[in-house]
Amino acid sequence: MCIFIFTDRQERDEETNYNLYYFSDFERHNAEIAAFHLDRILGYRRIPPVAGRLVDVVKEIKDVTTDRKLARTFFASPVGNECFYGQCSYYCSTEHAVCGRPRDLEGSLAVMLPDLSLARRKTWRSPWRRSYSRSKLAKWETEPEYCSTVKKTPPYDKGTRLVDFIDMVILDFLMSNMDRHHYETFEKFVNNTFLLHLDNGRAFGRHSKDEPSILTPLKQCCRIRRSTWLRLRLLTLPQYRLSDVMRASLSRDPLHKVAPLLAEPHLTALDRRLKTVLGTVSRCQKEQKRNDNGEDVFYEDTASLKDVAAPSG
Ligand SMILES: Nc1ncnc2c1ncn2[C@@H]1O[C@H](COP(=O)(O)OP(=O)(O)OP(=O)(O)O)[C@@H](O)[C@H]1O
Ligand SMILES: [Mn+2]
Repeated sequence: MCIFIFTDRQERDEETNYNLYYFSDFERHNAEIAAFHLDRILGYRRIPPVAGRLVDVVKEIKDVTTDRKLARTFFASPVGNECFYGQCSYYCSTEHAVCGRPRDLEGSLAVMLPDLSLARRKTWRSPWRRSYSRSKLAKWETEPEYCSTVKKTPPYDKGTRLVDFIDMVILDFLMSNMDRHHYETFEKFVNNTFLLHLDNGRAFGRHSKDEPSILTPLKQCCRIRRSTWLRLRLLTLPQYRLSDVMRASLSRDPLHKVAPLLAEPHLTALDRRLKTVLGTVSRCQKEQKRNDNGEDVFYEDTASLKDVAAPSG
C-alpha cells in the first residue's frame, strides 16, 4: 500500500517565489523523498520510507482506475501532454492539473502506515505553530520565555517529548520546512512514544535563504538529545559531510537518473544550516555556564543507546 504525491510545478533548481507566504508554497515530491533520506541520516527514522517513481499516467492510472470520477479529470494539454487534476475541495481544476511529458510524470511513493482502525494516531498541535495569517504574530514570536511555559505543560513536562520535538525542529530548519503546524503519534503508546514526521512536501523550497525562526524552540529551550548533538557533529567532519552523505543517499533513488533529487545549492545549504544549529547549541552551553541554574543543555540518552548497540550473545 502506498500514498502518492505528484508534482510538475517546480524545476529542481527553481526557488520558491520570495513573495509567496509559506502556506501558499507548492508541495514537492522531491522534498518528500529528500526529507526521508535526511531524517534517516540524522538517525531519527521517523519518516516512513519514500521513493521516487516515474509513472505513465495513462497506462498506470487512467486505464486502470476504477474511480470513474478520477478518470473523467484526464485531458490532453494544448501541446499534447496527458494531464489530470483528480478530486479535492481546493485546487482540483483544469488550471491546477499535473501533466506528464508526454505521459511520464514524476511522483513520490510513501509506505502507507497501518490503517487507522488498526493503529489510531493522535494529532498534536505544535506549540510553536506559525500564525497562518499575513498580519498576526504567534505568542512564541513575542515572548522570549515562551519555552518555560511549554516545559511545564504536559506532555512536554515529562519523558522525551520536548527533546523529540527539538529533533523535529532541527530536521525542519535544515530543510527549511515552515509548514509543521501539527505532528502525529500512535495513540496506543500515549505520551511515551516517538513523533511521526509526516507531510514534508513544503521543505527544500529555498536554498539561498535560511529561516532562523524555525530554530526558535531550540534557541528558547536550549535542550537537545546528546545523541542528536553527537550525530550532528559527526556530519560536519570531512569524511561524513552532511551534503556528501545526502548526495550519496539520494543517488540511490530511482528518480536520480531523471535528475538529481536536490540541486547542488540545496545540498550546500544543508552544511551551512548545520553550522547554525551547532552554533545555537554552543551559545546555549555558554549561557548556561554563566547562569549556572542547575539545568543542562543535554538530555543524556547515550547510555541507553549503548545497550541497543551492544553485540548480543
Ligand atoms: N505514509 C502515510 N501513510 C498513511 N497516511 C499518511 C501517510 N502520510 C500522510 N498520511 C496522512 O494523510 C493525511 C494528509 O497528509 P499530509 O499532511 O501530508 O497532506 P497535506 O495535504 O499537506 O495536509 P495539510 O493540508 O493538513 O497539511 C494526513 O492525515 C496524514 O496523517
Ligand atoms: Mn501540509
